[in-house]
Amino acid sequence: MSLIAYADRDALMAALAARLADDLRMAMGRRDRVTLCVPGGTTPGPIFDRLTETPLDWSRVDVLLNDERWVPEDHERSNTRLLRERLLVGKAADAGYLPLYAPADAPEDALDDLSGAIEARLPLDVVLLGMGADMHTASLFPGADQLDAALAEDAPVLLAMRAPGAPEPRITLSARVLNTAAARHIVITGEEKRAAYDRALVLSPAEAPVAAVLPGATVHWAP
Ligand SMILES: O=C1O[C@H](COP(=O)(O)O)[C@@H](O)[C@H](O)[C@H]1O
Repeated sequence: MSLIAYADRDALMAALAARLADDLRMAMGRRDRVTLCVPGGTTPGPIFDRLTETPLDWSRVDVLLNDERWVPEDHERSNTRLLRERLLVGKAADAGYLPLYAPADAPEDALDDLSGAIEARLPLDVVLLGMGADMHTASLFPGADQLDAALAEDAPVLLAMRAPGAPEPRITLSARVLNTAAARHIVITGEEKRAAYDRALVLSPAEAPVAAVLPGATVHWAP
């Protein structure tokens, strides 16, 4: 993996949005329809804002999340809500969307239905991931109940996940599926996450789940 350190967050967000757009254009040279798999949480909003202003044949792009919190789509913690408000608008309004949420009581109730549409689109083309200061990425949390299964070489496409650090049940793509993309990027900001990333470099994926997606990925960091 390689790490690009930017002078500030603005520079990171602008450069990474441009890089993702380039990766999507490259992928469109190989396939008719391409996928862009993105994180939720607090970090990627400014990247999404820039992508929505980027000229691209968005009608050939299908967007999906790395993971989702099992809350209704209008909930303030919904990653789907973030996508609908910040990415699937503007020039990107023509993009398709592959859901990671359905209105069911628990993620287990919807796993099969949601997995089918994603399985049909593998390998993924462009993946952007975030990372928490606890070294989780997507919803692959240290100590999570299904972490071993999500890190396995033969992991399913999607898993339900519950973790001590996560206030609600989650659904997440497995590391195997996240790693199918030819273009993979990880965005991290701040000194606390930079220290966590440095720790993850010498830990196993079971201890630091982000380590499972580092090989072959480009890490983009700004203070
Ligand atoms: O819960 C989540 O956390 C990570 C990191 O989020 P951030 O707020 O620290 O940027 C995010 O990548 C993931 O998609 C999200 O569900």
